[in-house]
Formats: sequence, structure tokens, C-alpha cells
Amino acid sequence: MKRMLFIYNPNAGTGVLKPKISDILDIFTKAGYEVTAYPTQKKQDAVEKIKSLDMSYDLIVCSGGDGTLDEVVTGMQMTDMTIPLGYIPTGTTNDFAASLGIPKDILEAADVAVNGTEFCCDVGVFNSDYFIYVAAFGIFTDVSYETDQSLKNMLGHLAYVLEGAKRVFNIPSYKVRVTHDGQEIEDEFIYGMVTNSRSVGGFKGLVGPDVMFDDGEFEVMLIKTPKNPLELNELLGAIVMRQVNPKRMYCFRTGSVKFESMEEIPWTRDGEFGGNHDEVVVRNSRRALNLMIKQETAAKLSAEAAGEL
Ligand SMILES: Nc1ncnc2c1ncn2[C@@H]1O[C@H](COP(=O)(O)OP(=O)(O)OP(=O)(O)O)[C@@H](O)[C@H]1O
Repeated sequence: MKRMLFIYNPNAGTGVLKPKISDILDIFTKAGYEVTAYPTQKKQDAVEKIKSLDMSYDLIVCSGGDGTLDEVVTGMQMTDMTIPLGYIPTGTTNDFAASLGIPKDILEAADVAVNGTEFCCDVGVFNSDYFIYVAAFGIFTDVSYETDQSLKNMLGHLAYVLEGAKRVFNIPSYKVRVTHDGQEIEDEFIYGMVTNSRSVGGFKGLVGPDVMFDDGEFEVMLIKTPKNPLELNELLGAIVMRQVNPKRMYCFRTGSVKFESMEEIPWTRDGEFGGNHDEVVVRNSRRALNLMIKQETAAKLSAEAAGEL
């Protein structure tokens, strides 16, 4: 019999997982797995659990929001674990799952976790930590982790919007030197993002349709601090039109990028607080995560990569 570790955050999102646990275990059992279930007990628990596993498993399935997924992947990367990972998204935003076509429906996602197909996607190395789909600083990035879990559960997306709106009137600006591929950019920014996803915080399409999950490169977007109403207008126009305006922002693709600043800047990794840093090196660890996704999504992604779509 195949062995599975099912690790889940029972409090993620609106608690939608709990009433479905029995049906989920049934899907796993019917797929031939003997399941060890582990509900996470506190922050960072998933990392510790994965790091301290005392037996081998054929598959890990994790359930929770982006934060829990990040913790499980971090534990797996730290221990060089290459077994496949299934994911049942139950958080508030679930950006990453959406961009990889993992179903919103819990039981459908459970089915994909055991009956789907393996897809090797890139993982971000952030100094000595990891992220899966986004590392960012500046406006909007502090929204997620400063909104407490109970507020998020109650209001869902609205909580993010309210927190974001409060901050628009007081935008911090950071002077940063950004180095990549032998080039150096020095400027003031209100936002910086390194991403491997098509839908970050709901800004679908902002980064463009070209984002690949397994090409060893990230998309980097840096938004310059607007210095007057005209520049602000140009910036808002670019965001609304979802069109890069090179006067207001830098966008490039790279496998490795360094951010240096005089002051410490707060970062987020996959929507959770990622620490204050005056130097951050982000590197793409190509195809380091073996994720279970739908067969049809895998086919579509490889056709896109081959330039057929
Ligand atoms: N039993 C627990 N009690 C409190 N916090 C927990 C528990 N288990 C996990 N956590 C932590 O809660 C944080 C948020 O979890 P998660 O991302 O799964 O859900 P969410 O915040 O509802 O979803 P989203 O990130 O999509 O908003 C994570 O950092 C996780 O480590």
C-alpha cells in the first residue's frame, strides 16, 4: 500500500475543510493510500513537521491557504524531498492554485491530488528561505499579514481591500539598488515583486501572459515612486489598462536578482510576512517542486511552453 501524509491547517480560510475531511479521506483511500493525517497546531508547524518526518511517504497532500502551502514546500526544500505534493486550497485567496488550474472545489482538488499528474514547477530561493509564487515589498504587500485571521475569515477578500485602501494615502517609498544579469538599477520604488504566477493578489494579467512556471526564470516588476500627480496618473493608467509603462515601472525576467537598500524593508513571501531585509538575493530553483495538477492543465502548460498556444 502507498503511504500518504495529509497535512492541513484546520483554521484556514472559512474553515471549509472540516466538514469534508471524511469524504477527502475516502478519496485518498480509494486511490490506494494509507493516510497519516496531521492538523497543524500553530505557525511554522508544517515546516517543523516535514523536517522531522521519521518515515518515508509516497505522496504528501497539504491543505490550507498560501501560507500553509509555503510552509510545506519550505520543509520539503530544506530536506531535499522530491516526492510529489498534492494541494487542496482552502485559504482566502489561493492565488497560486488558481494560476495552476487546481480546482476550487475541495473534493475535486482532493481527486487531482491523488489522480492528477506530476508537474515540476520552479521554487524561489529568498536568501535562506523559500517561496512558491511571489516575494514582494511595498504597497499592498503588508495587507495580508497585518489582517488577522479572524477578520480575514469573516470578510474574506473585502478585508484585503479595506486594509489596502487605508494605506493608499500613506505610501512608503524605498530607495533600492537592484542588480540582475550584469545590470544595475537604482531608483525609488513603492512596490517590487518577483513572481512565478499569473494571478497575484487578483491583479490578473498585470505581469502578462508569458509567465511560465518551469522555465527557471521569474518575472520582476518594480514600480517607481510617482513624484507628482501626472506621474501618479500615468501609473494608475498603466495598472488599469494592465499595460506596462516603461516610464513608471521596470519589468524584466531573470533567474537571479539582488535588492540592496540602506534601510531595512519589510518583505512578504507567498502572502505572509517574510522579514525585514536590507539585502535580499532571490534565485530561481528550476523545477524543484513536483506538484500534482490536472492532466489537462499540464497538457496546456506544455503546449504553451512549446509555443503552440
Ligand atoms: N492551528 C493553527 N492555529 C493558528 N495558526 C495556524 C494553525 N495552523 C497553521 N497556522 C498558520 O496560519 C497562517 C495562515 O494559514 P493559511 O495560509 O493556511 O490560511 P489563510 O491565512 O486563511 O489563507 P490565505 O493565506 O489564503 O489568506 C500560516 O502561517 C500557518 O502557519
